Amino acid sequence: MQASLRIHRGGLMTAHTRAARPACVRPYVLRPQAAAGVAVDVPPQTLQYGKELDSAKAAVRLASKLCQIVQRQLSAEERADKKDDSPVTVADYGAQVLVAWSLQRSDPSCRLSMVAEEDSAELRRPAGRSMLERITQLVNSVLAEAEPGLGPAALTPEEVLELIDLGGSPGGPTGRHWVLDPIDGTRGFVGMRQYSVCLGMLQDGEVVLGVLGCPNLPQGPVGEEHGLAGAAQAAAGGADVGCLFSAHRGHGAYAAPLWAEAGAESETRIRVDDVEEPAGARFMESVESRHSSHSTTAAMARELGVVLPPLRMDSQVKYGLLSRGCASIFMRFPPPTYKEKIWDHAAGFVIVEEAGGRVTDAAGTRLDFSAGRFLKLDRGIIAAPPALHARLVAAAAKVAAA
Ligand SMILES: Nc1ncnc2c1ncn2[C@@H]1O[C@H](COP(=O)(O)O)[C@@H](O)[C@H]1OP(=O)(O)O
Ligand SMILES: [Mg+2]
Ligand SMILES: [Mg+2]
Ligand SMILES: [Mg+2]
Repeated sequence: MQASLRIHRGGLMTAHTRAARPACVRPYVLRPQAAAGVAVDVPPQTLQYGKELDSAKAAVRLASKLCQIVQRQLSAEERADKKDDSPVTVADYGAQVLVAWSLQRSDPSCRLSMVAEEDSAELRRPAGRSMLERITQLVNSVLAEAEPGLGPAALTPEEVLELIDLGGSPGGPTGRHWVLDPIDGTRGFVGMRQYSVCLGMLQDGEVVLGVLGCPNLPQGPVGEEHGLAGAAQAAAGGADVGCLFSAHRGHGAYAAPLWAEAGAESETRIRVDDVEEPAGARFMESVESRHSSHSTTAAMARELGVVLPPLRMDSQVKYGLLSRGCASIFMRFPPPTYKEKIWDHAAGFVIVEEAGGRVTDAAGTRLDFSAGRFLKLDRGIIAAPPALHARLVAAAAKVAAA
């Protein structure tokens, strides 16, 4: 226990005195190891950010475990409403703590720069004390299971607060910044539907790594029932539920079982379904119409000639499904006053691009993650394989002009 605390504190203290992080130039070899009888489609290759990718996957797996435990025992007092009326649960905070802890431990010599959704303000108030204690207990129980050497009380409540606040980086166009949404789709999480743990890495303004942990997502075909009753389907689905999507810029996108032992997972290379004809395309959108206008996407579908009904899913699982060809289009049209955050798209963006798709705003401009914590967007987001994407951007212009 003490050793882990010293590493953590040492890492934080050293970091305050260090200048910009040196670029990582260590070559690293990805070693896919097939589970018995499972073919893998990943050639050994040298990855510039291979060590960081492994750390990101381990962090997302750890956080996903905490989320799964909490969703199974979710109760009303473990949920608070934020000023923007979106919910936050002990799992949002706990997942942010575990990702920060895990990434910081994998590189204790530099202070982590992380752009993450949650901050500790509510938990530092007297009214937040019991929630803080519950988060600390949860985080420690997941750590004790994953790392028995740490003992039962690896982190104190004060350390939990410090780890949450590592997520307060402004991001920006230079250097390295991790980008985290500890639970994307908290409404889906609370509603026992889909959600995802989303971690990206920005290097000099470009998203170079992305990992999505999707605890309730089946590894096989996905239908509407998985969007609306994801947790129940997951509980019934056993070992075939739980997906980990990942991508390294320039090296493709991959899917793996989420709950595989580290080093034993079988990764499969994934590609978008490059359908060109709208009649064969299925589009995805939010379950929540207050997050994305269902009437705008319906108008887009009519304009383009999409005939299949939408597949409604919470969170960035939609980017994962697009990347593995389960649907061909993802559209998101939030209310005009809503400002999109980089953590809601960074991981999914690089995974879709590496799977051969395009992710832009409604005017066709590629998303830019270099401008701080927010994205500047024209109307909304359109993600699809290239041919269909071009037609969608044209349709968006017509719908806007109508
Ligand atoms: N009022 C809102 N309008 C649009 N998006 C919102 C709003 N409130 C929260 N969100 C965010 O929308 C995303 C979920 O979209 P979807 O409906 O497709 O799952 C999440 O990032 C969610 O944040 P959070 O990360 O807190 O869940
Ligand atoms: Mg939120
Ligand atoms: Mg989110
Ligand atoms: Mg969130």
